[in-house]
Amino acid sequence: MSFTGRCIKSWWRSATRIYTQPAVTSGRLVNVGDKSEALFQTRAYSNNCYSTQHASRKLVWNGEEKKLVICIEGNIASGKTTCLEYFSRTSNIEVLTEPISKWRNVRGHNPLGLMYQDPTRWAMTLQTYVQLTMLDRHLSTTSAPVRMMERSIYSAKYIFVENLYRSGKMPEVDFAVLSEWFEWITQNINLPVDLIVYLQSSPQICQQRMRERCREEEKVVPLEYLEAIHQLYEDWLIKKTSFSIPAPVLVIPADQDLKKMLHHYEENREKILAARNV
Ligand SMILES: Nc1ncnc2c1ncn2[C@@H]1O[C@H](COP(=O)(O)OP(=O)(O)O)[C@@H](O)[C@H]1O
Ligand SMILES: Nc1ccn([C@H]2C[C@H](O)[C@@H](COP(=O)(O)O)O2)c(=O)n1
Repeated sequence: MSFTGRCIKSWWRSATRIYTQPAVTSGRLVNVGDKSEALFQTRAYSNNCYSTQHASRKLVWNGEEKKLVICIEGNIASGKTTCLEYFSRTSNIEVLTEPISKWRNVRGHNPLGLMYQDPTRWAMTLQTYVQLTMLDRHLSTTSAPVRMMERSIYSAKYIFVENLYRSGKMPEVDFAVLSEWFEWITQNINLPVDLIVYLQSSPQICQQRMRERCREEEKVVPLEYLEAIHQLYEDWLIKKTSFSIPAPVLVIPADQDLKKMLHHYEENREKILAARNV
């Protein structure tokens, strides 16, 4: 169901519950009574999509039960979709792939293609839309107790936006605006992740697989781009020297052939599904 659809559906339920939720004593704090809180209350009244956790001052999705959220991370063509496809055959696991069809077609426009053609002009356009659609993925409701997502709002910012900015392809003002959006979202909306599964692959293997997959927009992607993305992932999830990591990390080497990879997934199934014990 779409974001808007869910908002409408939860209207009555939210309207009656919104100020009866018990206070929660955990979570990150922001200033009580600041502008953000005022905005929350206004939003709660006007949309009835969110309610406020009083102590944490974060927006939480109303009525959602606690689910296990696992994000599959890795370079372009490292095998994330294939991994998700494998786990989608397990009952109780719902998989959410990246909304790439949206990135390739928003009302008849192709921001992914435009970005690869002229990043300085279009990177901001694509990454703004990626941020919105990933937020929608994080907030989507599922019936299954385990949700596996392809990437996250975190890697969109820490890997892709960061790479575009560092490589001089994104103007500083675009980076600043996207960073402000990202910080507001992550400081004010509860986006829990329980486990990150990092498919660690060499850029050369990714290039090979990307060429075989033959996605039209990616024909212009050089090896150096995949190397830069790889380095950012390694700094973030292996060396842990760049940005905060929202969950424990399980690393699965991903250069091997498909048969061996499926075997690795099976070997790690227990660890993945007991995400909190990793
Ligand atoms: N272990 C593997 N060995 C060889 N080819 C693979 C392997 N895993 C995936 N592929 C192929 O590589 C391409 C990219 O895989 P995909 O799962 O779409 O990657 P991602 O979702 O990370 O971009 C696809 O054509 C897929 O069939
Ligand atoms: N924040 C992002 C996320 C993805 N992309 C690009 C990279 C690929 O060309 C494509 C999808 O990635 P894949 O799932 O195949 O690894 O989208 C981006 O530019 N920015």
